[in-house]
Amino acid sequence: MSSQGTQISNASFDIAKLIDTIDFAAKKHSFQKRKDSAGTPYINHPIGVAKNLTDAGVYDLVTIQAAILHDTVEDTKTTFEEIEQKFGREVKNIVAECTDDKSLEKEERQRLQIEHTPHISKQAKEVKLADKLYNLRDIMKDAPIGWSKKRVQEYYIWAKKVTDGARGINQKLEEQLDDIYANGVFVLQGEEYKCHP
Ligand SMILES: Nc1nc2c(ncn2[C@@H]2O[C@H](COP(=O)(O)OP(=O)(O)O)[C@@H](OP(=O)(O)OP(=O)(O)O)[C@H]2O)c(=O)[nH]1
Ligand SMILES: [Mn+2]
Repeated sequence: MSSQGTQISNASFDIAKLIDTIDFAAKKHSFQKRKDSAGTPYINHPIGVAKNLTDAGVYDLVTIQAAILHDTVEDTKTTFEEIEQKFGREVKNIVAECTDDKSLEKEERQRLQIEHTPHISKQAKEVKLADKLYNLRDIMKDAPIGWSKKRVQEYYIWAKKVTDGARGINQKLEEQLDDIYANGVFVLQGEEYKCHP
């Protein structure tokens, strides 16, 4: 086969893997919706997290696959074994680094994210930054139903503590997050508030 043929074949293989990953996540999240008033399909979130990464220059396939799968174990019946068997150990490890233990109390889960993030892999840090970026923007567009001003602002304060532990690996993601922490606003019942008081 010509060298061009080999390149096309490698690219085709990567595209097939990517589509397989999106298909898997879409099926796993198919009964879930986001917490916004529009009832957005949940899969919009993992796809958007992956897009935050490619927009920031991250094209590593394993990282993109992990971004697409990052909430499957935490929020659906998917197991780490299933992910490892289908997508390999590298993808599974990144997903595991981004998965909260939902059997713990929320405050403990939040504390552990702050504590663990500085020690996770570079790829997991990238997914974490892209995940928080997506969620922070989502709240600015349309906060989850029932969230008060205090709850939104506490989320931003906590998110900053988590993302501060993942600095130094992707300037573009950091800049977008810092802009939100400095200037972001959200609207609640017609009133505009600063995200990060
Ligand atoms: N902003 C926003 N978030 C929504 C929405 N629908 C679902 N979520 C998910 O809810 C989580 C944030 O809500 P919380 O109340 O703080 O967390 P919890 O569901 O884990 O208890 C995020 O989980 P996560 O992605 O695992 O991230 P993390 O916040 O745990 O890091 C986010 O993806 C929505 O409409 N807007
Ligand atoms: Mn997420």
